[in-house]
Amino acid sequence: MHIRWSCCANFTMFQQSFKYYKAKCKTPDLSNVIDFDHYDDEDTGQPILQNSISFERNLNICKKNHIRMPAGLKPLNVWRSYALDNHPGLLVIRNPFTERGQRYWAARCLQDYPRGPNKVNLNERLFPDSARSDWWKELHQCDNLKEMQRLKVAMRWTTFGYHHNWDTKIYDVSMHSPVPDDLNSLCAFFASVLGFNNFKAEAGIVNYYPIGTSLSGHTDHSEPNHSAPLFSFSFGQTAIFLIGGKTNDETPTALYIHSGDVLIMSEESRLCYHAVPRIIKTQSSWTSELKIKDIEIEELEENCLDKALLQKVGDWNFWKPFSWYLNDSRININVRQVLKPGESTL
Ligand SMILES: O=C(O)CCC(=O)C(=O)O
Ligand SMILES: [Fe+2]
Repeated sequence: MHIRWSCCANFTMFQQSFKYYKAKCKTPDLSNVIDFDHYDDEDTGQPILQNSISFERNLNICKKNHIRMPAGLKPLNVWRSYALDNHPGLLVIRNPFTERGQRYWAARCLQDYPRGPNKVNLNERLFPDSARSDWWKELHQCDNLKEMQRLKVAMRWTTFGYHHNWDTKIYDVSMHSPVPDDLNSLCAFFASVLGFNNFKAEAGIVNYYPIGTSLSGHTDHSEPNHSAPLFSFSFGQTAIFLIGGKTNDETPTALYIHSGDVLIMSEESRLCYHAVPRIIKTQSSWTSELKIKDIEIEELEENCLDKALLQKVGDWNFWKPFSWYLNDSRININVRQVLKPGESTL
């Protein structure tokens, strides 16, 4: 006991939690991880207490029934959003996407976003230019299973908008590619529904997490604008997400982030420590054919979505490779505003 304690003493409270949930040798006890789904049916208007963490079901957004919904999202009156009392500004909307919507965004993250001029993490010494400029295509042209697996798990991030420089942690005006129109409009929709009226999607990171990978504790402070919220969309397998305080001395709260969940870090929580210590396989990824008449897609407000892709993701033959990827991976799209209001360049 003494030995264990003295070894932990070198780690901050945040790091201790991170190591606990990340542990590979022994599956951690997950009973303290907040699961918003436990309270699916409860709508008492009272704070909910789970493992001494209090959170509230936030009903404000459900009142705006008149808003026309973009394709791929469920109607506002069925959305459930949660706020944690001990982490002001942190909001979770529990999967507001339709299955087709989830498939659409996962497919965009796999086949389209990791292509030039967007940047990817794949190292030029380890991967050919063809993989660095179109990873998904290269992956499916691979005829060697071992090489295919190496390429699959090597993809960890792609960036667009102002590219995040992971070494200097400074955005550089010369490193910029367009933010995809569909993602821009998705963020604009969430921002307007939540009342963040002037939000601009200016930098995006898509994080790819094959099971067994993690993201260690950090704060996202590189953006000159710290007052705009950060939007985070997750698809595929479930993450344990840790949200801590402004310093890593505070013990973080652990939450499950499931496929389709939208997490918003605003106000006080915008600059708080957070991490993803573990990905847990919780779902077999949507193996069916999606039955929706073409006409229904025509009728939906598209909000810059690629209509052909929205259509195709319902087709099993097209969707199969994406399902194969998501079967043991999670994808997270992380979108920030970089510039302060009124500024037009860095
Ligand atoms: O994967 C996540 O949920 C978080 C990603 C993140 O924190 C980041 O990209 O800065
Ligand atoms: Fe982050």
